[in-house]
Amino acid sequence: MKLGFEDANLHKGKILFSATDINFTYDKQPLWKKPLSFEIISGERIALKGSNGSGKTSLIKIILGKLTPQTGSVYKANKQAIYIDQEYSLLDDKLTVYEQAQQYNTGALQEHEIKIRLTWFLFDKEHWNKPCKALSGGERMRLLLCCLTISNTPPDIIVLDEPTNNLDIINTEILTTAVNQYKGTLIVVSHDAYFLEEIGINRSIELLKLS
Ligand SMILES: Nc1ncnc2c1ncn2[C@@H]1O[C@H](COP(=O)(O)OP(=O)(O)OP(=O)(O)O)[C@@H](O)[C@H]1O
Repeated sequence: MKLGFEDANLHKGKILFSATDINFTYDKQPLWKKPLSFEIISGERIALKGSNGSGKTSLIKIILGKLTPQTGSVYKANKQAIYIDQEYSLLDDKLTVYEQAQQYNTGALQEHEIKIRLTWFLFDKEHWNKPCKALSGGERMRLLLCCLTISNTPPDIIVLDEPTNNLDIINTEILTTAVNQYKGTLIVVSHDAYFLEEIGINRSIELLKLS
């Protein structure tokens, strides 16, 4: 299957994010045993690892600029990042499948070209008028990936949070193929070791909670 991420604007080797001795505090209790220091370089494929409650989601929010650590310092390049949770909640449930795809049509593709892309992601014409809220977990994943490939400005960073949790084998394979065609920076939280291997993760950031 051709999934076709545009990648013309994606650069390799630039510092997208750096953290120096950061820790995050909820209710006066720091999250991590040791302050974290790391860099994210464009083009890297990174796994965030740690037990439940070790602060993976909190660290993602720090990387996305939605939380500021109370200690240490961060640098964040002005790049577009998208966060894909396991419910694929970036989709707008009020829209139909076709309308949702059109929302990402930043390169003025014609209607038939959008429909061809939808077909690549296994949405034939019976699906085009279906509301997003009626889609299954696997269909939601496919539609969101389709939307990202329709956009002519793919994000510099994609953050995937437990992406395979609600997917069957076929949909996991489609996700794997799409992720492997994406040349930008990837940050993944997943307990699925096989998926992490298949998408070529080359580095892990391990989180160790204080208590
Ligand atoms: N808004 C909040 N207020 C207080 N404590 C919070 C808040 N958000 C998260 N926490 C706590 O901070 C810790 C880390 O939470 P976080 O969701 O970042 O971890 P996680 O590694 O993503 O967890 P999981 O693997 O279970 O999804 C947890 O103990 C959680 O209860």
